This record gives sequence, structure tokens and C-alpha cells, in this order.
Amino acid sequence: MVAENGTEKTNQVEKNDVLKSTQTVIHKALEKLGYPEEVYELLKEPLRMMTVKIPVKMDDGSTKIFTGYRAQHNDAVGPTKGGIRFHPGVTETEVKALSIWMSLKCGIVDLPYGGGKGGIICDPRDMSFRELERLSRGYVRAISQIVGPTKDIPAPDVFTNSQIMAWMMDEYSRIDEFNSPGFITGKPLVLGGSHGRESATAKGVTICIREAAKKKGIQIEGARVVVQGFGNAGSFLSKFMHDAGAKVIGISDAYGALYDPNGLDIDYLLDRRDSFGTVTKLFNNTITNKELLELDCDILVPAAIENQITAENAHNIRATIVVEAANGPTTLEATEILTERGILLVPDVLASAGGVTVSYFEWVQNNQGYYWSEEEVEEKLEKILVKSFKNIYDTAQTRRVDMRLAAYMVGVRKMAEASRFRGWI
Ligand SMILES: NC(=O)C1=CN([C@@H]2O[C@H](COP(=O)(O)OP(=O)(O)OC[C@H]3O[C@@H](n4cnc5c(N)ncnc54)[C@H](O)[C@@H]3O)[C@@H](O)[C@H]2O)C=CC1
Ligand SMILES: O=C(O)CCC(=O)C(=O)O
Repeated sequence: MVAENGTEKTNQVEKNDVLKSTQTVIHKALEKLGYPEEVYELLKEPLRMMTVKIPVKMDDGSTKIFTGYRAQHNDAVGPTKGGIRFHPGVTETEVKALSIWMSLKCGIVDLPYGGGKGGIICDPRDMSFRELERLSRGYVRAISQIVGPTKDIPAPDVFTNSQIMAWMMDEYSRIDEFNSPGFITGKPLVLGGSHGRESATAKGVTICIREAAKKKGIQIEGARVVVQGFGNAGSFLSKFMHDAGAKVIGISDAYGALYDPNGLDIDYLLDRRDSFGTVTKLFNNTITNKELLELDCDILVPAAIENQITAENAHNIRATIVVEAANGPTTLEATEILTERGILLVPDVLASAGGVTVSYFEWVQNNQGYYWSEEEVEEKLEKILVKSFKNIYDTAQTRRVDMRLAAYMVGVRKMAEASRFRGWI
């Protein structure tokens, strides 16, 4: 496992905490809403969890057996939906937690879906293009019985992209003996992808930053922004903030971080990064991810992986607003510390919901065979996220809770109600 700067280590205990802490907040949210204990019993784990072994012929002639997962948290509202992660640190508990977060996101932005998530333990940075294609196709064959356009619809996540979605869609279409663009979202445009999906997660984060900045009296123009992660979410976000006149003073990837108090040249960095969001390897004068998170700034955006802001560094965070583009970057203890310190934390299940929202638009377009312009997509996304931010901010104020608990209260309600009407509880 890569460990250049100490951030790539996989810690099973922390990974377990991701599920436990999610369960803790769900429990609190259900209590606040007055639901009985059996609702928590139903929602605390995914309804279905599939573990698969995927044999892949490697380029050197050997066969490697990969382990993959697909979790389907709750399908009372509709088919499950959520990305697929290719990362060496993937664990079963992480995938379970990620599927629960997807349910919450879909509830928050009011999509007709429940949450799902997938992952494969692998390091795509060490694999060839053809090995990745064989792995992607093998995974789809292995999970094909439980997924499909009306059952569970995957999408991209860490270290997966539109090319991987294309291979997966092609493999599913062969199994289904039917062209099935609605099986997966985040596809290339020529295969039924949607305008705006690639940048959707970052667009959603940008809208949340703008709304949060208004609450804190921060002007975006000239604001100092730090972004951890320079992949799909982090790089588009850096570009949007840069274009809006903010000063992006720090960015990072898995190998280190770059800092310039006068603002980094984001266009240059975008041009030089690779398809895994790696750019810092090109520079000598890097800082660590730990140092990056503790930089003096107005807006901090963790956009990489889980458990980055913890009880250990929460006291040292010097941002006014923290907006979680990544899933689960802040532990519960750290959430409490930041809240006590008056830092406004916009939680992952709201801030990163732009991706699944435009994935839903992609699926709708695939189902109707009629495609929308980028302007239409952006207009619809803007309306949904502004409304969701307001709903959660207002809930936090009126119920005197932090925005994470408010978001869980909003997110959990629809699936609890749908489960009740179906007679499951
Ligand atoms: N792609 C999407 O549509 C969505 C992504 N997210 C979340 O956003 C986060 C980033 O996802 P993407 O940008 O899609 O992934 P990506 O694969 O495009 O980029 C990941 C970035 O994180 C960095 N990274 C990986 N491991 C790291 C580590 N141990 N320490 C520091 N940096 C590390 C990589 O170097 C890269 O810059 C994840 O938490 C993901 O679940 C959330 C919603 C939607
Ligand atoms: O686009 C989607 O369907 C899901 C994106 C995702 O995996 C996430 O929001 O974490």
C-alpha cells in the first residue's frame, strides 16, 4: 500500500468507525423524528450485500483474483443508486457506510432512489488499460443478477471514470442482450451520458460553498480556498472557485500537497494532472496532506477520502467553512469540535449530492431517449441544491442541531416513510 505521506494507510479500525458513526447519527436522527427502534434496526445496515471474487488475466499471463462488493442499502423508495470505487483501501464496512450515505443523499435531494455502493480492492494506478477493462467487465458479470436499470444503477467514484462506466455498460448490455444505457450513469456523452455529469459533484459543492459563504458573510471573490484531492470532485471544484475569483492556495493528491499563498495556477495544474488526479509528483516543494488541512484559509474542502479531519487535527483547522465534497472526510468527534469552534460544516450527504442528482438526470434521459442541454441540466441542479441547502440549514437552526444531524433528519425521513407504507416496519 502506498504510504508516501502517511495518508494512504488503510486503518481497519477507522474504516469500521465510518459505519459505526453513520449508525450513531442515523439513530439520533430517527430519535429526533420520533421513529421507533425497529426503524433503526432496518436502516442501520444495507438490506443486501454481495461479495464477489473476480478472476482477471493479467498482461504477464498470470491470473489475479480480486475481491469486490456491492451494497444495496434500502430500496423502499426506488432502485438503489451509487458509485463504484476502485481503491486499495476498499473494505466491506466502508462500502456499507457508503451505501447508507447514498440513501441519505437521495433523500436530501428528493430522488426516487435508495442508496447503493460498490467497490473493488485494487490499485488501478498499477494496472494497464486492458487489465482495467477485464476487471470492470468481470465485476459486472459477477454482480449482474442484482443490478440493472430498474434495480440498482452504478456510477463513478474514486479511481473510476467514464471509460470504466462505458466498459461496464457494454458488458451489461451483452448479458441483457439489449442496449442498456440506463444500467449505469457517468457514461461518455456518445453512449448516453449527460451533459454536466462530469463536473456535477463539484458544481453541487460550489453551490453549497456559495450558500454557506453568504451565511458567514464571506465574499467568494478573493476568498482563500484549500482543496484536498485533485480528482473529479477536487479538480473541477478548484477550477470553479478559481473562475469565480477565489484564490485556491492549496490542493493535494494521494502523494502530497501544493501551497502558494498568492494562489495556485489551477489551469496549469489541471493540464498536468493524470487521470487518477495525481499532480504533485511533478513538484519538489510539496507539503503533506496533514499540513494542507491545517492551512489558514476561509474555505476548506476535503475532496479525497474518509477520516481526514479527526479529533487529532480538528483543533488545528483554520477555515471558517468546511464543505465536505468527499464522503465521510470528518469523524463525529471532529464534527463536534469544529461545531463548538463555530466553524460551519456542510456535510457530505448534502454537499456532494450534485453527482447523484445529475446521474438521476442521465438515467431519466436514457429512459425517455430524449437529451437535455447543459444549461437545462445546470438550471435543474442549481434549483435542487439551493432548496436542499436551505432546508437543511433551516432545520439545523430550528432544531438546534449541527448541519450533519439536520441532513440525516431530512435524508432518512423518506426511506423510513416508504418502508412504513410498504409494511416493512
Ligand atoms: N465522482 C463523483 O461523482 C463523486 C465523488 N464523491 C466523493 O468525492 C471524493 C473524491 O472522489 P473523486 O474525485 O471522484 O475521485 P478521483 O479518483 O477522481 O480523485 C481522488 C483524489 O483523491 C486523491 N486521493 C486518493 N487517495 C488519497 C489519500 N489516501 N489521501 C489523500 N488524497 C487521496 C487522489 O490522488 C485524487 O486526487 C470521494 O470521497 C468520493 O466518494 C462524492 C460524490 C460524487
Ligand atoms: O452518481 C451517482 O449515482 C453516485 C455518486 C456517488 O457515488 C456518490 O455520491 O458518492
